[in-house]
Amino acid sequence: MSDLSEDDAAEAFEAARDERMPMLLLDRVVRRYRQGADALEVLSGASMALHAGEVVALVAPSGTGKSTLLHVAGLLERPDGGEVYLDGEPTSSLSDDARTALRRNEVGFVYQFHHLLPEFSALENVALPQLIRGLPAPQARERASELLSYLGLGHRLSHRPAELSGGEQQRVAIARAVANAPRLLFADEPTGNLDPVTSAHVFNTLTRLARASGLAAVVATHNLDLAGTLDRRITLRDGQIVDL
Ligand SMILES: Nc1ncnc2c1ncn2[C@@H]1O[C@H](COP(=O)(O)OP(=O)(O)OP(=O)(O)O)[C@@H](O)[C@H]1O
Repeated sequence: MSDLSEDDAAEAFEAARDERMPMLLLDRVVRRYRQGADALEVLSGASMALHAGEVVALVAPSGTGKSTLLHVAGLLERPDGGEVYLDGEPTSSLSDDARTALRRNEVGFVYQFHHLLPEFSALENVALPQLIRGLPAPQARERASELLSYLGLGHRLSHRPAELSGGEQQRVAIARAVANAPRLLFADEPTGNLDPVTSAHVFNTLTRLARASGLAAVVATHNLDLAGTLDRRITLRDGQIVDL
């Protein structure tokens, strides 16, 4: 007879189940945009699984739906069909408020343009999402300082966005995206505005941070060399996700 009690066995079963369960699962997701009488179907049954710790490149031609996919996966947009599961839980039936709370706590976004607040310093920009979440100011500032130092910006804490280079601005935006310790990170052409050398530096910084944090990330990029450094590459073909 086993020494395992029923409770232990149930716990072990749950742990094993969680280990296999993707953090994010897209199941036959459909997304259409309506334009007058016409409907443009951008995602037509897109499916993918993303596990904790995976950093995936999304490489696809312009206009094929990369941003749309990241917005649906990141709970910014609702799909018109299919389901987005987070930790095995369906998200489509959640209220807008519940989705916003989930997104604020679990998801970080980085865009091609940094979208930093111009009147705030680098430190304040990174502290802000934590303050909004209710963290006391000294702790928020301390984490912001640690993150920025980790990203090589310890000497730029009090600079405003206009006083930073393009690569520095993007690194601040990356720090801000992970300030609340999200479990999912979506980056939409995060190096699209940068020169090749800065681009590689920012991209590598982003992936190093993602790996160190153990979060799962999808990075949309047109740069095949940079995409080649990630764990996996996916693309969009006829509205579906396929491995590259
Ligand atoms: N809000 C919208 N209303 C109508 N059509 C839209 C909307 N958003 C996107 N589209 C269309 O959906 C298609 C996919 O757009 P999306 O921005 O997802 O592509 P993308 O692959 O990210 O492109 P890029 O690489 O140029 O940024 C495009 O044809 C676009 O014109």
